[in-house]
Amino acid sequence: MNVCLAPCPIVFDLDGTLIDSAPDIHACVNYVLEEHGTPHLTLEQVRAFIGGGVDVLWQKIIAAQELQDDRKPEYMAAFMACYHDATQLTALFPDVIPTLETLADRGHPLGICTNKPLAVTQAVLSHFGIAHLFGSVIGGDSVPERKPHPAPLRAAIQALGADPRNPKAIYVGDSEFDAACALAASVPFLIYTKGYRQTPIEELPHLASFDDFAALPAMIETQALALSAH
Ligand SMILES: O=C(O)COP(=O)(O)O
Ligand SMILES: [Mg+2]
Repeated sequence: MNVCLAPCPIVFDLDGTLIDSAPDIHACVNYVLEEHGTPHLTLEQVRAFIGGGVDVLWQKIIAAQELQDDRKPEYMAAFMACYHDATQLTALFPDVIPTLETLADRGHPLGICTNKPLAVTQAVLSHFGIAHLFGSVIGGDSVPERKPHPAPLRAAIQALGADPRNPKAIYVGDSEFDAACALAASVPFLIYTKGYRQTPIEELPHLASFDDFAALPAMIETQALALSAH
């Protein structure tokens, strides 16, 4: 039987991994563009810009729409006024809640490491009633660095009571930012294939991939067993 011998800290990315938040981000982006008399972006365009946090999102929008770079703080402030509690169009990916509950019941400490601002992250976790499942939540403004820098992931692991330099933790994410962050932090990385990744999966460093959250607990136990054997 696949039983994890020791509790293994498991840290999750948020946008494109646990939640499909692109429709809310898209709506807030277009609200700001409309206010500034600029053409809208499609959902697909905005989805492709998610992963690096709000600052990177607006860098990409400004480049795509040929907007004035020096107005970025203004765009971002207007965006945050819409985005700070945006949950209406956001959905959990299928089977996320039972999977998180299974992992928590098995004793794995769970954390979040996202580039989404912390206040928005907390609003989303409360909205879906899953905040209590996470022992650590690191947002895009919780530490000075953002993914792909390893510092936020290390902070999330450390806040779960584990040694941040101990690779006996697992990171679960969806994007180029997550894969590079996990690699830099020397943390094994599992990638969800239905998120916002733009790069072919075989080009991203990862231990294993999954397209169904129902399959994740068994995959985690296998990886956690392998980790605890080292
Ligand atoms: O807000 C973003 O751009 C990315 O958020 P994520 O790190 O949860 O994918
Ligand atoms: Mg993501």
